[in-house]
Amino acid sequence: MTSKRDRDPASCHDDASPQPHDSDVALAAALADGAGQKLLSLRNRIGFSDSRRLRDEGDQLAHQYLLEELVAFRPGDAVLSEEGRGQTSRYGTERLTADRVWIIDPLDGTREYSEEGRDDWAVHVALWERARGITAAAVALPAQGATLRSDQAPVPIEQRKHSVIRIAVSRTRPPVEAKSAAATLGAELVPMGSAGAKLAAVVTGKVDAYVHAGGQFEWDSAAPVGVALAGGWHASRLDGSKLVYNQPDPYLPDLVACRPDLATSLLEAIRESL
Ligand SMILES: Nc1ncnc2c1ncn2[C@@H]1O[C@H](COP(=O)(O)O)[C@@H](OP(=O)(O)O)[C@H]1O
Ligand SMILES: [Mg+2]
Repeated sequence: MTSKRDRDPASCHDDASPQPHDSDVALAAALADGAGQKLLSLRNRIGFSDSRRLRDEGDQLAHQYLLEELVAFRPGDAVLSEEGRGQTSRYGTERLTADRVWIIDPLDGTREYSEEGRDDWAVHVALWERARGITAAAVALPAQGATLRSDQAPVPIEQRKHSVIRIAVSRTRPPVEAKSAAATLGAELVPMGSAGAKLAAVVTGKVDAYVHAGGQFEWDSAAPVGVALAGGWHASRLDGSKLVYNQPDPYLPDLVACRPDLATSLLEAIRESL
C-alpha cells in the first residue's frame, strides 16, 4: 500500500491537511484539528436531541479518522486509543514492544460534547517513544477554536496567578482529595468537563491547578500532560511520582497539574488528605 508519506503532497492535500513530512508534533496538531473539525460538523449536522447518538457517532468518527491518518502517515507506529479494538485497544500487545506509540483520545469530554453550548471537550493526540516518554503532543479544543502543542508554550508563567487559587476538577466526579486540598489552601474549585480542557485551563492561566483522582486511563492525560510538561508546568501522580505511559495496563487513575511554584504546597495539601 502506498503511504501518504510516499505521495506527492501537492497532489492530494489542501493547506489545512496533514502533510507527509510534517514533524511528529505538527502531525499531532494537524490530526487533532482535523478530528475536531469533523466533530464540530457532526454536532451541527445531527444536533443535540439524541445525545447518546451524538456521543457514539462522535467517538467513532474521530477514532476512525485518527486511525486512518496515523496508518497512512506513520505506518510503522503502534496506536493506543480509547475507542480502539484489537491492536489499538488497551488489550492490544503490539504497542508493548513498539518503539513509537500514538496515544489518542478521539473525544475527551464526551458528555460535554453532547450538551449544547458547552466547549469543554477536546481531541488528544500524543506520541510516546521508548526510553523517552511523551515526545510530541497536541490537544485540540475545537469549540474554543484553540489547539495546544508541546512545541508552543502559551503565555509566560508569571502572568498567571490568581489571588484565590483556582483548582479545576471534574464537574461530575470532583475528587475528595481536591476538596480537601482546596480547604487547606483556601482555594476554590472550578468544575469543568474533559481532562484536556482542564489541563488547557491550567496552561492558559484560567486556573492554577487540575486535580483528578478515582479513575482515568492513559489516553485521558497523555497529550495534555505532554503539553503541560513541555511548557514547564508541574504534572505528576497525586503522590508526586512520575506519570508513566504505555504500560501493560493503561489505567492511570490520578494526576495533579499546576504552576510549578504551586507544586510543593499543593502536593503537601493533597498528601494530608490521603
Ligand atoms: N473514575 C473514572 N474512571 C474512568 N475514567 C474517568 C473517571 N473519571 C473521569 N474519567 C475520564 O476522564 C475524562 C475526563 O473526565 P471528567 O470530565 O469527569 O473530568 C473523561 O474521558 P472521556 O470523556 O474520554 O470518557 C472520563 O471518562
Ligand atoms: Mg478521555
